[in-house]
Parts: sequence; structure tokens; C-alpha cells
Amino acid sequence: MSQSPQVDPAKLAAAKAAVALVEDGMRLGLGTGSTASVMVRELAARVQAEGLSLRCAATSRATAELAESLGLRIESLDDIGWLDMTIDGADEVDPDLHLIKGGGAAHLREKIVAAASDRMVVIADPGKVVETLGAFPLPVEVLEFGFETTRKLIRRALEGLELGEHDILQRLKGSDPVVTDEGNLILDLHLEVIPDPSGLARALSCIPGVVEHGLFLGMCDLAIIGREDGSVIELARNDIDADMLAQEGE
Ligand SMILES: O=C[C@H](O)[C@H](O)[C@H](O)COP(=O)(O)O
Repeated sequence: MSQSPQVDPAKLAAAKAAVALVEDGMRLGLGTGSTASVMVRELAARVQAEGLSLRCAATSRATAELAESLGLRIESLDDIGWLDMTIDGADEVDPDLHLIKGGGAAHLREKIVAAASDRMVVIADPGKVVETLGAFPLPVEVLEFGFETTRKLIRRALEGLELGEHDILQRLKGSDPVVTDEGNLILDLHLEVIPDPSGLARALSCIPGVVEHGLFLGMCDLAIIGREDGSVIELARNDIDADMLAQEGE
């Protein structure tokens, strides 16, 4: 159940700090991705050591499989009903704690789980902290039906927001399309910068073939940024000094 020796010390520091927030009896959402996996391992170790009684919902099949392999029991979100806290990773975190998520194609389930939680705690390394969202391509989960039409409608929406011409690329694994846990496809929007995340989120949500986009706005309550030396910085909204964190990440 211990972490592998290669685990990133910054991710481990963030994961440990988040797991320290877990209390006996809590209902927890477990995120997806490499940082969330480190957290799931830390959580399983704490549960085993302290005999904590938790109810856990997973944000992906991969997380459910990992958690169960470590002895954590996973229940459906609907059976649990509501969660005290979700701990998840992110691809980008801005000074308002707005996020880009979905680098692992799990943002749809992640958003549903986060929305059903009293508190969303994000764990990340300093490289995820940005002044403005958008360098990480924004994942958008879309239906297979009318896939190219949806891509055109997204392009039109970007033009309407004066975001100009940008690559909107289908996510592939090798030469095969990435298919999400819900059986949908992913388009990655290479925007470089998103000056108005709320406007873009609204525009994308209006497109019928869009199932969910990876902008998490106003959902994150606390970001725990791990550092290589094992310490962490905890950020509430408007607390982020991206330059300082970037220097520490070098
Ligand atoms: O779809 C995946 C999730 O949103 C992940 O939480 C996000 O991509 C961060 O993953 P990682 O911790 O591997 O960088």
C-alpha cells in the first residue's frame, strides 16, 4: 500500500496534507489522475492504520479500481447522497481558484462529484499554478453523434467570443479516439489564454453536443500546493502568487 519510490515529492506533500483533513465518518469524493492516485494511496494507508470509517465515491473507473485494490470500499454517489469533501487534482489553478480539469478525460464525473460536495480540495504541484487559465488545452467532452457538427459549433462560439482561430483537436490514444467512462469523445481546445472563463463556460454549455467542459469555476474551496521539499502552501481564493510558486517549482 506504500507509495512507489518514484512518487513526485510535491504531489506526495499535497496529498498527505489533504488526507490529513479527513475525519472519521466522512463521506468523500476521490478524484482522478496521478496526483489523486497518490492521495488515494495515502488515504488507504490512513484508513488501515487508524481504522477510519469512511464512505467514498470515485470520479472514474480507474480511481474506483485503484481504491478497491487498496481495500477502500467504493459506493455510488447516489447511494451516499451528499459528500463532505472531494479531493482532486487539476491541470491548471488560477488566482481565483478557477480550474482547468480533464487532462485524464474524467472531468464530467469529477464535476458531478465536486458539485455534490460541501468542500472541494484541490491538490497540485507548483507547475499547475497559473495567472490566467488556457495554456493547458481545455478538454470538452462531446457526444459521438454529430461530433463534427459540435466541433463546428464550438469553433463558431470561440469566434463569437473573439477568441479567434484555434486548434480544436480530438483526443487520441495512439490512433484511437479516447472514449470517456460515459462513452463520449474528447475535444481539446488549444486556446493559449482564456481571458473570460465564465463567458467561455456559458458559451460551451449552450452547445447541444457538449456534454461537459473542463472549466471548474467557483467550485474549488482550497488548493493545497505541494513543494519538492515536502512542505505545502494552502491557498484560499485570491491568495496565489504565481510567480513565487513558479520560482519554487524550478
Ligand atoms: O481528468 C482528469 C483530472 O481532471 C485530473 O485531476 C487532472 O487531469 C490532473 O491530473 P494529474 O494529477 O495527473 O496531473
